[in-house]
Amino acid sequence: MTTGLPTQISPTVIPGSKAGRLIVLTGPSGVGKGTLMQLLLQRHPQLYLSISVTTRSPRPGEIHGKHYYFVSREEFRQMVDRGELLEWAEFAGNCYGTPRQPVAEKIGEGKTAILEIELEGARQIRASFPEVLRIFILPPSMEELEQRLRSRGQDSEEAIARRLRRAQAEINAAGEFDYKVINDNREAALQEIEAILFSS
Ligand SMILES: Nc1nc2c(ncn2[C@@H]2O[C@H](COP(=O)(O)OP(=O)(O)O)[C@@H](O)[C@H]2O)c(=O)[nH]1
Ligand SMILES: Nc1ncnc2c1ncn2[C@@H]1O[C@H](COP(=O)(O)OP(=O)(O)O)[C@@H](O)[C@H]1O
Repeated sequence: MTTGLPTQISPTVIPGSKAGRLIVLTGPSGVGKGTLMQLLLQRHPQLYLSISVTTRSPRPGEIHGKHYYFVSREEFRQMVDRGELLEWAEFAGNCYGTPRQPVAEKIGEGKTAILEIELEGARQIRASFPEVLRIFILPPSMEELEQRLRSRGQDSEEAIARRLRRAQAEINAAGEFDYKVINDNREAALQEIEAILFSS
């Protein structure tokens, strides 16, 4: 597993107490991260959810520039080489990375920026930005996780298998995070996330 070189968020971007907050949300594929983030942003449009760059192909309904920036491996490599990514990692055969500039701008404006990223990226962010608040989303069970991945109906059997193989390692790392939220009931999980964001 190759991972990106962590790059500092420019210190000029985070001026003292006016700075915004950086939140990382991690959890195994299929646990419900995207679902919960969509609901959270509907309720709290002032939050900024980072749009990642990926070499993965778009799923049906996914829009370039909205869900992801879909790029070739060569374009992705060039972004890494130019230091344009705050973090990046390979996951299930594709590359994923966080564009640094938009996050730096939002935090510089005093806003809360949320990165929905996998475990290796979360570790890189923690190394370069110790103030980050990190939330891990857990499934009620591995059986439920597999059920959700299958019911989503957007991944090949091979992709599902790769994601499930990685899921246990990610779940084993949940203790590294500041908060753990079990996504059993969507509304309950959302209220836990809201409590973490708005009362911590
Ligand atoms: N490190 C890193 N991981 C990302 C980024 N964007 C998405 N991911 C993670 O990559 C994994 C795969 O994402 P995706 O292909 O959308 O599949 P899904 O999680 O099954 O919906 C998930 O764990 C995402 O959280 C990113 O910019 N950086
Ligand atoms: N609390 C929940 N209970 C049952 N199904 C859920 C729940 N949260 C999400 N799902 C479903 O699980 C599937 C995976 O959710 P998704 O948000 O795509 O996960 P992730 O972004 O973590 O990969 C989707 O079909 C979604 O509707």
